[in-house]
Amino acid sequence: ELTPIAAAAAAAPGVDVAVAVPFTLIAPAAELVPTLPIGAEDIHEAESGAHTGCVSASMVREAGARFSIVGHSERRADQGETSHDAWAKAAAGHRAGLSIILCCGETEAEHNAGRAERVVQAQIEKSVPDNADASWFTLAYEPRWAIGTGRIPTFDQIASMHAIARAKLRMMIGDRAADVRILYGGSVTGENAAAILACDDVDGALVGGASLTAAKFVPIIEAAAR
Ligand SMILES: O=C(CO)COP(=O)(O)O
Repeated sequence: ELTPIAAAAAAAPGVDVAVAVPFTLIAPAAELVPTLPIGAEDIHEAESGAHTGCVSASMVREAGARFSIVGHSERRADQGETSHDAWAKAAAGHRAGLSIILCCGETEAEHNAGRAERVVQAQIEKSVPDNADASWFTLAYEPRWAIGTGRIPTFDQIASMHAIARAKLRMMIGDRAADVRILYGGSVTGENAAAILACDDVDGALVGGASLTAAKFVPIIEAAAR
């Protein structure tokens, strides 16, 4: 599936396309499609040391990864990863020369309780160090209840949450916040991508299920190119 995705990416020069894969697929994917940035879905926060079974930023980099996702909601839910851990991983990745996609987003219960705003603000506050000289990461807003469910927030809600995330970033890192790309993630498809990408403060998409086949992913690349 990666070869047609790489071809579509090459045909969309204004769009940054990248694919994160499981650790075991990084090296073969990077070899198969050298023009398409391949990334890791996670990295460990330590550069070295006794951490049996963990994979460091320099290890994925050596395998051919150019970026890593950190703080994904599934890592938070399954591995108990915190916002603080996510930043430790982001910083380790940055030191190793990886680009970073740092995820945040509220659960369904938090959404229903009207707490989405506060939860995301707190996640950003706990992740991004105050006054960090850090516009080198990409933020992904992924409401957990929209991941893999086919349900998405309204476009107004997406724009509003992105504006809130941007404002919080501005409080943490000042004017550098304007340089941080904020991606929306959660049930992005070829059908809804154009409308989501047109929302204010949405700079891209973090695509899960619809990235698994070229037939579903290429229309999203094309929507981003338009
Ligand atoms: O978690 C996601 C991307 O990291 C989103 O997944 P879906 O696009 O399948 O909802």
